Amino acid sequence: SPCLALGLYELLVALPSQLQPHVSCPEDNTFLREIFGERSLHSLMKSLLSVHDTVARHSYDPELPPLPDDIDDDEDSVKIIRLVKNKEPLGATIRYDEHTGAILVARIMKGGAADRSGLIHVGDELKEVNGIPVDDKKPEEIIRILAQSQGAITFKVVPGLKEEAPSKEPKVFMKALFDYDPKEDKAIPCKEAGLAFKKGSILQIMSQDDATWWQAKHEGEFNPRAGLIPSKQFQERRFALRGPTVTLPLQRTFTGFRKSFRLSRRDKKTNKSMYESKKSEMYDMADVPTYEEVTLYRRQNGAKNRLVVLVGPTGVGLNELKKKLLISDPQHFSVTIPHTSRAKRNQENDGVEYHFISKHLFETDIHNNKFIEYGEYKGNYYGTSLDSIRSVLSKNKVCLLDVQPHTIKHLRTAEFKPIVVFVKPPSIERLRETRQNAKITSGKDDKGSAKPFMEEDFQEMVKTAQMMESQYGHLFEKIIVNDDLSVASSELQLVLEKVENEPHWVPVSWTHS
Ligand SMILES: Nc1ncnc2c1ncn2[C@@H]1O[C@H](COP(=O)(O)OP(=O)(O)OP(=O)(O)O)[C@@H](O)[C@H]1O
Repeated sequence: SPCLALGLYELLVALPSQLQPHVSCPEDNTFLREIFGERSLHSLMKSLLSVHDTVARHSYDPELPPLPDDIDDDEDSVKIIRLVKNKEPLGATIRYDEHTGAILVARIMKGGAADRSGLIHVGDELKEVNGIPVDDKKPEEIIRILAQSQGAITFKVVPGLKEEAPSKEPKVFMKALFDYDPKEDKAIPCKEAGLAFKKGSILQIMSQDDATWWQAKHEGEFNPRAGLIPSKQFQERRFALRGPTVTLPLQRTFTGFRKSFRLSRRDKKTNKSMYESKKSEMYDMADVPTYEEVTLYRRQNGAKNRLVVLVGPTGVGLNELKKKLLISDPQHFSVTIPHTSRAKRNQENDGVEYHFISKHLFETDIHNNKFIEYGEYKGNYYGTSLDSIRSVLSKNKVCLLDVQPHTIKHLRTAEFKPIVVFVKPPSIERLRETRQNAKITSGKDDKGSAKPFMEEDFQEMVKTAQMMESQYGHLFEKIIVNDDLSVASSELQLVLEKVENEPHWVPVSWTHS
């Protein structure tokens, strides 16, 4: 306390006279006298103690000047604010309001001096700066006054009506589509200010004022200070410079239709895929995975179900998982009925196993983009139409669809709002153990070609899964490892229940129709 400090000082001053003559050695006595009598020690002590007092009295806080006595009644909402400005800019912008002629605070930079003070808000009307009225000044002149001021600046403001103005700014959330570690980033101006995140993280974007470095924080995390992240444009540019990381041979391993087409995938002799997707599987460089603006979406009762898209390497067990769901609740889950141009067999019914259509009509439908996927096998077309998905959804059922991963982007529309689940194989060791009785099964159209998995099938499955994940991983909402089938199946069921009942982050474009 100040009193204590004063007391200490007095004690020090009095010390030399207190030294007792009976101190045995006279030299020591003289020495101590000199030390305590030293003027510089006194002044040092005095200033030290005065600093102590200042701190104790909190007198380093900005002090409000006394309010003028001549305030009108209608001026009682005026606020006098004193900020101490050093070299750092104030972190606020002003604008001239054309209607009222007022000078208003237009923007407060996140974490800047004005923001940290908590005293100035967007929408406040600026009346005076350092006692100079601003009503007759242009914003440029005011900025000049501010730039020239150092130390304490006094503002007279009329607080804006909407005190909560900043929170009224639309909140922007982005889903990160890549992993980011500022420590590894050579370009970031300050690594300590960076914000690390993982693919799939939801980030609240606090500022996009800078074209290169945005300010963001993790959604739902209480942390008032935003961190720097690369802006979308900057990340896209960097990604483009890095060049395509995707190797084309990978595409071959993706080919072949899944059994939703009731086709086998491999030629027994050559072990090559027998069908090539007709849609381009080229990696689309426009889809650089950076950020995607998202918003919380909760399916309303009675609204259409979201499309469930399953992807995974062939043989991983998509069919098996679909079957389990269909059996568990046939009223709730359903699958699409594919189209084919092949002739109907006796025991088949149109619209049950397939929609049977002519080759000509099939080609017309291809031309009109009616198929989300299609292919040719032994001179016949097979395909899944968009309408077959719509038909399931219109019955208020959950549509389970397995597609090749390059198809996902065509399904990501407000209409389907797909939830994309990647089914991943377990380790090779676990594949060997769990798939001992499994067969690379084939459909009715390719009679009796089921064969046990070979070591190379496992290897290819694992390799393909890795490539799918690295190329399309940013589109997967959920990854399920199909080790034990019933575990994987209940996990999938749980995910789908959550999608139906809980809010999820979806692209903003899906929510405004
Ligand atoms: N978790 C599992 N444990 C053991 N066997 C499994 C498991 N999952 C699937 N299988 C078996 O593996 C084989 C292939 O499964 P399934 O036909 O479901 O794969 P798929 O992903 O649909 O393949 P396709 O590419 O043919 O569509 C089947 O014999 C199936 O019973």
